[in-house]
Amino acid sequence: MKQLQLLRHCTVGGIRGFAAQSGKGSNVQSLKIEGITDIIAVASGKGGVGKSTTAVNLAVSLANKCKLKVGLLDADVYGPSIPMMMKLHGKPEVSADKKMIPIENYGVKCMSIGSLVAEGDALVWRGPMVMKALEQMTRGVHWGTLDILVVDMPPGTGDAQISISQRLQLSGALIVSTPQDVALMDARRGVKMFAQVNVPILGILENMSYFKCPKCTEPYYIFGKGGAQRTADEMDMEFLGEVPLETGIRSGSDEGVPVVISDPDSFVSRAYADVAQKIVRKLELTRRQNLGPEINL
Ligand SMILES: Nc1ncnc2c1ncn2[C@@H]1O[C@H](COP(=O)(O)OP(=O)(O)OP(=O)(O)O)[C@@H](O)[C@H]1O
Repeated sequence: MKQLQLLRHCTVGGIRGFAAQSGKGSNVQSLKIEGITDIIAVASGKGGVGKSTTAVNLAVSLANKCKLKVGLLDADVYGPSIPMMMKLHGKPEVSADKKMIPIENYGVKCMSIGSLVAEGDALVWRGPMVMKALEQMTRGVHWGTLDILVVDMPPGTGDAQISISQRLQLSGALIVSTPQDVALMDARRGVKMFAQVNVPILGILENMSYFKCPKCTEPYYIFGKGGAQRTADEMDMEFLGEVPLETGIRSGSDEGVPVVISDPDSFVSRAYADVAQKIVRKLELTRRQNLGPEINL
């Protein structure tokens, strides 16, 4: 039944039953979460390129279009914005066994690392604090059974990002960039960082690729458009598509109603659904490659 649903909505086969392979051989302590098939990172080299916006719209698309069980973990220690973007109110409840219960909205179970900090307090994370918080966000949460946990990473390529990638045993990472050279340069750094910790790149998405005002017939092309496609070609990664700069995306984020919910049949919502579909397909392929050739007995 599950497979049929996936075939219908995402045109790929079932994705259950395989272990994530990244981080294999490393001696870093894993925070693998029982019951979660794949953990994927949404990352960017540069801040402000639309990483959290992508994580939200991707997670909601995976849940609603692909009919998967999806979780969203806000690990952006520098600026957790998932609670606002997903309209999550209050703190997560704590169960009798002292584990936190994710807050669910739009069919996605959400947890934000920001909920560990009192509202209004400065977000000052030092050394092992990030890892302690990550442990609470993984082992200390009743995630239940999930097909995919989408992780909104902190922007950049420092120690925190490397440790999070290793500890979570990611199945793959999606890189978000705007078309500008400065953003793409940092996106390349991101790709290299994930290669260092043996995390497969699922592809790169060009966000704010061009501008199309609601009343214009022709889009306004932003200087450098297509840069992510060229970067993908040069670095031998999949180009996942382009999402234009649209006021509906920004207002949806601010109001806590992702555009894939408020306007599910719009051009941008279809673009996010397409990315979700590509991600599911890529995870399936990665898994098959990791399994090696089939043995017929
Ligand atoms: N395609 C888009 N069209 C219009 N606005 C967008 C688009 N993508 C993102 N934005 C807006 O840009 C701002 C930054 O986006 P977002 O918070 O997702 O970036 P980010 O990369 O996660 O930032 P950081 O990690 O540095 O906090 C937000 O106000 C968001 O609504």
